[in-house]
Amino acid sequence: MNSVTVRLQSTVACAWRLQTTRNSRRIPASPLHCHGALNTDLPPVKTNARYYCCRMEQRKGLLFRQLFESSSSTYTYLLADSDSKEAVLIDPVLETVDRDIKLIDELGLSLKVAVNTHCHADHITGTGLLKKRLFGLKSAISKLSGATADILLSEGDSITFGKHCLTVRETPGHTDGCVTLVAGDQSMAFTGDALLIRGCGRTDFQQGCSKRLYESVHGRIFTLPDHCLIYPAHDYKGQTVSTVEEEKKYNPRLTKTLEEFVDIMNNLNLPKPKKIDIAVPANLVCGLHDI
Ligand SMILES: N[C@@H](CCC(=O)N[C@@H](CSS)C(=O)NCC(=O)O)C(=O)O
Repeated sequence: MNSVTVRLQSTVACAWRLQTTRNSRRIPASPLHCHGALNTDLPPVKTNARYYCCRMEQRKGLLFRQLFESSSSTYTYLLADSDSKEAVLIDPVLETVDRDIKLIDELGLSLKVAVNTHCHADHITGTGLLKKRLFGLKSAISKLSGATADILLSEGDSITFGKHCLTVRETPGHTDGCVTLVAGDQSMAFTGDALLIRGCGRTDFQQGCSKRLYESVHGRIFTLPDHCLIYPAHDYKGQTVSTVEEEKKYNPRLTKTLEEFVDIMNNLNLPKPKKIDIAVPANLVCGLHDI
């Protein structure tokens, strides 16, 4: 099969993927592009449509920053389209709002959406304060979280920024409203507290359920491509990123059977997060409670 044939097949595959997402909600209204046009400057593509889209996306420019808040060991992720400058911030933390706004300003970005992967129990989200300081910013969280926000997300929704997008996969178990945000080309997944690197979110408070968490991770995250990068909401050991393949092989909890997993989760005996009693009520109202 020659390279032109492969490229045409890839383009058809991209067009098909666009059709399948046509009926799902896209937020905001800007169109989701899958870079269907052929670019004859590219070297021959030897892989499938998904790799083709990924390569095109990288070349078209996705700005990406992993940011850390040390008191809660939380990762905040900034993603932006380098051409349009539209940006999305995932899991901002109250304590690091100044840092995040400075970076957004320095990079000349326009922050469209601040999205929380769930109603966090260990820190107060920065979303509410960011909304007060950045005109036009919209907050987003899962509808199933029970929290208030401008955008209530459901399975299959897409958050678009320029030509890029994040698609919502509901991954309950740590809480009812946990979602994983998957990049349009499935090269990256922001798993919140559902899947941590060599770990997972605890299931002993809020609406925690270890069986649901196991099913979410196996059914909605481990079904992503092996090369998909895993970016969690926390890490307590200095790790920054993993892949689906690595977690399927080496995650000490999720490589076990469901029964073994439930037993592990029932015996974690972790102390309660120190801020849980202020963080949960605050995060149910976008972090604006009492500030
Ligand atoms: N010590 C921290 C809380 C640590 C903690 O419980 N982390 C959660 C995610 S934040 S609710 C978790 O699920 N951990 C899983 C694990 O195996 O560690 C604090 O006091 O805030």
